[in-house]
Amino acid sequence: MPGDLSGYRKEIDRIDDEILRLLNERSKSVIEIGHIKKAQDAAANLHTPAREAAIIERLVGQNPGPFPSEAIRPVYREIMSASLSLEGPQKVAYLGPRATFTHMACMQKFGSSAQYIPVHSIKEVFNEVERGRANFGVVPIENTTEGVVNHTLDMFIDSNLLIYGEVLQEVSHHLMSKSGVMEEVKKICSHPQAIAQCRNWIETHMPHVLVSEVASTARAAEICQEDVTIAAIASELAAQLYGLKVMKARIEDNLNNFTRFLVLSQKPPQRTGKDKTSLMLSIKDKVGALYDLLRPFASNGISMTKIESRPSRRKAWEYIFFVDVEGHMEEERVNRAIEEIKGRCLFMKILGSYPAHN
Ligand SMILES: C=C(O[C@@H]1C=C(C(=O)O)C=C[C@H]1O)C(=O)O
Repeated sequence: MPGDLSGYRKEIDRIDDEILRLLNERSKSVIEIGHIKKAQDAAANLHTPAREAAIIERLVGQNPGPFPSEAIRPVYREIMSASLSLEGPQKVAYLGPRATFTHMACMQKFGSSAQYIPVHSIKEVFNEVERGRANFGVVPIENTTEGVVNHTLDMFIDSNLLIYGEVLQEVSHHLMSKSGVMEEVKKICSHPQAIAQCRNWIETHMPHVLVSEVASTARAAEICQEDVTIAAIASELAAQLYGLKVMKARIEDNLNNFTRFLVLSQKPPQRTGKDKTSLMLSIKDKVGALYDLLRPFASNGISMTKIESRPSRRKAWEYIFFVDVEGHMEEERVNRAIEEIKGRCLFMKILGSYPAHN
């Protein structure tokens, strides 16, 4: 009945007024905390992922419903992103272009109020953060199907930046167009990698449509804006940013495709109790040297979650190892293992202790 509707809408308006009042109240406290952080260290990172994760975890844990618990994270992600922007822009450099999975990983971590700086290469992301033009940088480090991003590993050899956090982003491709009408599509555009990842779907469902490679999935989305006969294979974010309609979601052949990204910063994050530590080290070329070198982790009860090797580029057959372990470098057992290992290798660099993705 219309009467009922207006009664509930009135109630919703009243609640929204209250939510808005509370959001402003909350913002005032965020501003105060920002002042305190800046008074302690003028160049402090205001963004504190550990605190943000704790807030979300606490709320999800006590949510009585019916508001869906999965929605708490994105809602709070935006509330915290917007509040933080009151303290000045949080500048985040990432491997562009816009609307790629790196951009999506950035949004997941920093929300839409951060100031994003898309750059053309992984090296430029490091540069922006090293020169202080960005507070944070976001780069891909490994993908479940493509493996490790060697270029990112190599950058750590000469850079003094620290790992501030990690983000896991699902790589999921969608078919989209301006009108959203499948029958109108005569051509599909995308980046060669995205096309390759959706090959089976295209051959099964649209075998007679022309497939054209372009420089990026974002470029494909841009082209679609002008022509309803062109569809793009791109991210959900691309559909949003370029005003396109998703005709078919998740058309990738392998549904378990994730990319892990690293957040870079000049400063370390706070310890959380659920952290991991990344190290880089090199050893003398000797049989059994790697085993001897890594033994202190096992003997101190620390589990190693990853090891990658790269040529050192300094001397033939000399390798650099990238190692991830569970725990924080300030923990006694981690510190002890690191000290023992330090004495056994040619060189070691701690790339950072940071909150493990949850
Ligand atoms: C307010 C703070 O600063 C930032 C804003 C937060 C928020 O809006 O709750 C949480 C963590 C920080 O990223 C804080 O550190 O508590």
